[in-house]
Amino acid sequence: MGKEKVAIIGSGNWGSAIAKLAGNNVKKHNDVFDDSKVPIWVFEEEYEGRKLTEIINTDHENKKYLPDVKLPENVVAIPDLLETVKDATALVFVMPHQFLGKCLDQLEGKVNKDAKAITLIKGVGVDGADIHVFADVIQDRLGVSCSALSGANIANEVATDRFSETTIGYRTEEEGKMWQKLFQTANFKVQLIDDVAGVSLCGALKNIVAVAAGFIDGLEYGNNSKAAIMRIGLLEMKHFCQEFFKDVKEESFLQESAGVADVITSCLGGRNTRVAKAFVTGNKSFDELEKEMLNGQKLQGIHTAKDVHVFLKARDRLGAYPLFDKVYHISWEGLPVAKLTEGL
Ligand SMILES: NC(=O)c1ccc[n+]([C@@H]2O[C@H](COP(=O)([O-])OP(=O)(O)OC[C@H]3O[C@@H](n4cnc5c(N)ncnc54)[C@H](O)[C@@H]3O)[C@@H](O)[C@H]2O)c1
Ligand SMILES: O=P(O)(O)OC[C@H](O)CO
Repeated sequence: MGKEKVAIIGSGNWGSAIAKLAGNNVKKHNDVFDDSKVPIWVFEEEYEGRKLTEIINTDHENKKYLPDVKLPENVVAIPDLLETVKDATALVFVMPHQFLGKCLDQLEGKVNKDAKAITLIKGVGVDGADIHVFADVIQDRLGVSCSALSGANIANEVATDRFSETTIGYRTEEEGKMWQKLFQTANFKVQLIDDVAGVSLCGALKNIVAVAAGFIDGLEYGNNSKAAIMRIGLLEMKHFCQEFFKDVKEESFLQESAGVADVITSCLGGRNTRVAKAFVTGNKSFDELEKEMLNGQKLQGIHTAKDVHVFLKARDRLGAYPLFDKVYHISWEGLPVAKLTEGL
């Protein structure tokens, strides 16, 4: 069997951080991976008067989305999606979930049939009473086996080599080990578990909890309240998974980075929490705050709250998830934020 050719699809804050790890690891494991080039798809835009692809390929830094972090020189930015995945056998999906659908429209029927994929995207696909994790969506649309990676992973901390852990929910153990080689470093520990759905759902649902934690910060309710929100949020996450995805493993919530640890890190310092706090204190819409505070990076939590609301409403189960429901109503329907804890 030939060496795996990696392609990274997405080049935001997390996409760029993961490109750094992958670019270095293909050299370290060049018995497994082709180390000559790691193509990364860049949604082309101008930044400080230059094309972002040109900046990345010349300065070896994504100055817009991950400034001050050098990328290995084998990470090559490409503006054309199909050119990025040409010949690739190991596809890494890492873009804000809002853009996955359009990307799959372009890729359908165009990727190597022997390829494997992994998604690092945090979100869920909802269509009325149907819900799907993105690993299944990618697998079904592209006809390739797709695993999922998620964990307590603030991108800037991982990119600057501060000790972190993550979880891969694998499709097959062999694939899990291959992905582990691509991402693990001395300071980025990758655990493996046979639970694609559990890992994916933890990553998606914790973003709703992180928005609630930001509301608590904005209200200045203090640490007891925030801890309570994390606890209630984790229980709603677990309850949701066990109600709608029968095979998820309890370890994914309680023992893996993807579960409890990601709830903690996101609620302490993630973008969703920071922007939700500003929503309470700043009297501005989430759209305005995203633009002002995140320099092109994208919020996921309020959109996942809406997706989950649509799904739970269609299933007539809103009452069983009061925290998720409150986050939706505060974010999208003008419910006063002080109502967050009422009835929890
Ligand atoms: N940033 C983190 O700390 C972090 C950590 C773990 C997981 N994640 C997850 O990884 C995923 C990707 O997050 P990120 O931080 O890399 O992205 P990001 O929030 O930095 O988003 C910006 C990216 O979106 C792209 N983009 C903007 N408009 C677009 C369009 N119309 N079509 C396609 N792409 C467009 C930009 O080019 C840029 O690459 C998300 O699901 C996120 O929840 C993020
Ligand atoms: O900054 P957030 O809120 O998008 O969270 C980032 C990561 O998902 C934390 O693990």
